[in-house]
Amino acid sequence: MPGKILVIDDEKDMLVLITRILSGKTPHAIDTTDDPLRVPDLLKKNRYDVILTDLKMPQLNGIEVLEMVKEHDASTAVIIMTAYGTIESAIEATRKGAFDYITKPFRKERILHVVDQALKWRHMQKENLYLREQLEGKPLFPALIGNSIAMERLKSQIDRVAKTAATVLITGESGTGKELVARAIHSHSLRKDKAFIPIDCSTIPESIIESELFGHVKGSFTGALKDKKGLVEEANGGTLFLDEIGDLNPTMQVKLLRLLQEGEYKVIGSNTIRKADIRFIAATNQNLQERIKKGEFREDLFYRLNVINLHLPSIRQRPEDIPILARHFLEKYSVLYNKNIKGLSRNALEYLSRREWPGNVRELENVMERGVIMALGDILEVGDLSTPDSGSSPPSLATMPTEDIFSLPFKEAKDRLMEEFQTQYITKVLEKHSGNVSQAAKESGLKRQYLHRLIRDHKVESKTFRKSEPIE
Ligand SMILES: Nc1ncnc2c1ncn2[C@@H]1O[C@H](COP(=O)(O)OP(=O)(O)OP(=O)(O)O)[C@@H](O)[C@H]1O
Repeated sequence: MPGKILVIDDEKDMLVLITRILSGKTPHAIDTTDDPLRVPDLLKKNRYDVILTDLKMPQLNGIEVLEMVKEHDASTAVIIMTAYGTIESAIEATRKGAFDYITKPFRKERILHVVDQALKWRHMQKENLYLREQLEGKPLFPALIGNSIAMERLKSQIDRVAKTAATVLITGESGTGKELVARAIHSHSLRKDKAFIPIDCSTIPESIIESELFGHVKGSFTGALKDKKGLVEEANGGTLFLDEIGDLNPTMQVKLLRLLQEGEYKVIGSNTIRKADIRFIAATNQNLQERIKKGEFREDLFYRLNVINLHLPSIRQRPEDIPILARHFLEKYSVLYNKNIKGLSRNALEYLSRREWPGNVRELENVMERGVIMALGDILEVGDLSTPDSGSSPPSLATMPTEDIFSLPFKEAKDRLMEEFQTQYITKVLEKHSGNVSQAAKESGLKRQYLHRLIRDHKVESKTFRKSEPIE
């Protein structure tokens, strides 16, 4: 069973010897260090399955290393290496949670056996943790907020897809979380300890995208002043996320196809064929089938990318997630901006649920961020959230597309404008008077009963504008 292993010993010869023994048949990923003080940093950057540590080292002893590791991740197996003279301490270490100990000088078979056992134990720990998390209902993908049926289905798809090596095409409207999902797939895959490299094909100019992806050698074109490593090389062993894949130019489509099919590519200015071991995830908000029909996107590339398709629902398709998303962003930005905001008022929540979200979660996040910045009290109110161009109110007369209006029959155009005007007028005046119909009627010079009728006819909820108690 292959694993990620760290060997710590202040004697460099010992590190070489153990690495050689462990690099036999099983392809472990092995890190070594002769300085135990580097352990905290290494633990931050890597997830080790097994750590072999010497017991007696000048900077830090093996028991201290053990405690550090266990505090970081209790399911990492720690094996203590010790000379006969200190065997008592090694036994003590196993009481403190070490997996086992090995006495020096050791036989090759003994090391291989203990490491193998430790990896199996670690594997079981991970499986148990996974099952426990599922049983306890702990979210599998904590970064992906939403518990609507659509989101739950998506999370279960991600979970199944993550463990495979298959190429994934993520589709969905802008701001639905495509990059977030790509990251979730990577972080639940076997490549999670390797790099996740995103590249946005729509923002990188055509002239440099090849060099960005594949790199170049010095002097291969004007301006290539030194060798440049490409993102493909950086992603080797890990995941490459190709965002807005529909914008990739035809020449690059061919080169990408070769990389996908054969795992091969060439650095600009070099004739050597290089190999890459990469998991590909692509995303688009375009209809690629349409682009194929127009001859703008290669069909063979589409089929290579679309091995598994994950389609992300828009907010329209999961409005029940709006409250949980809003609360999530409220907490996030309250912490970020050092504000003590306890929750949203009922009106604010109604407002968020009522308005349209063409920019999906990204737009909701922006509105909440702005709201947190603007809020004066400890409860977020409607007034903190609405922006002049937010979709909450009907389009203003000034911004209505005139061609549309003038292409309608006169009466219909007049009715439409009248309808827009009345809804907008009522909304504004009620907003100004916090939903108090008598005061709003007085200011607008209308009879209270008439204003009531207009409110009913135009389906404006006057109570939405009332200052109310927080709901959380
Ligand atoms: N389900 C979600 N839970 C929490 N945050 C989310 C969710 N979906 C999206 N977001 C947030 O919304 C923002 C936009 O998400 P992301 O960039 O992944 O969208 P996208 O679909 O890739 O957008 P685009 O197509 O415009 O590139 C990010 O800040 C992301 O963290």
